[in-house]
Amino acid sequence: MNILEIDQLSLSFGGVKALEDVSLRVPKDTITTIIGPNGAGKTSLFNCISGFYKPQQGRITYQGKPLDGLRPPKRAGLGLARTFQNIALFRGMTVLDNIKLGAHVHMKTGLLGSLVYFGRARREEMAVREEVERRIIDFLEIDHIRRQPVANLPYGLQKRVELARALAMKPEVLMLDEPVAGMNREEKEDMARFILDIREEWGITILMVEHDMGMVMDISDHIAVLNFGKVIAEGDPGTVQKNPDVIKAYLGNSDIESLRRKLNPNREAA
Ligand SMILES: Nc1ncnc2c1ncn2[C@@H]1O[C@H](COP(=O)(O)OP(=O)(O)OP(=O)(O)O)[C@@H](O)[C@H]1O
Repeated sequence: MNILEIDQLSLSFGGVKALEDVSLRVPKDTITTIIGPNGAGKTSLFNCISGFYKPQQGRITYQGKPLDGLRPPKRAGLGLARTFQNIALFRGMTVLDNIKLGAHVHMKTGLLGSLVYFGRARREEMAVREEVERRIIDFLEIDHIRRQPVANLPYGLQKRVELARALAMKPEVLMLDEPVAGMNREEKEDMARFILDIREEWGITILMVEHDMGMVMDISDHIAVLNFGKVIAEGDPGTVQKNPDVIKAYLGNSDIESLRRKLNPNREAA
């Protein structure tokens, strides 16, 4: 079953076609990754799915229902959580407070809501939230830094806090925009393990944009390749890395040997 379906999506900025007739399936319980050279349209596609960009054409269906017209917070509330290419945390706030903000998408808001929603039900909800936050903090091994301001943390830990906040949104689909960009090898390995565990232990479908081919080929079940706003290949890692169109798309900014290594991490290890 596909938890997310994108059909014939097109998005232009003036004369620039960021996405052209893009169709993509995200099967439930998979790690699906979108790859492609710089400027291929990956972030634009993410922005259309999370509702920040409005495509001129096409349809996005989530759990069998169209997302048309829904604003980003509404989509997040339905279970589409997201992290960003550049860390988007409140740097002056503590780790715990940043994580608590993630749960906010599910809070009842507004005066009327607050008036009718109090007492036992609210206390019960708070207890559930605290339990979820505790579980996330334990899982991501960030208990020791939970009272620290985010700004003081090394980059790899900040990325982990961003992941924690997205998990606090209780997502069905977790969208990760370049989760290991700028990380050292150890941080990347930790993040790859967390992503695999989120799929396995938490039953959350992962949709990821990532440039690190080693990690992409290692952990993805399904890969879609974008180039100049179009999907040029789709399939499992083995199929995609042999596809001549994919090799050609990456040739623009690589020599053939480093390209082969990029697309085939096992060969690099050998
Ligand atoms: N807000 C915007 N206004 C104008 N043009 C945009 C905007 N967002 C994206 N574009 C253009 O759309 C195209 C696709 O950009 P996008 O950022 O989606 O690519 P990408 O694959 O995510 O690239 P990268 O790997 O470098 O992050 C590019 O030509 C980009 O300049």
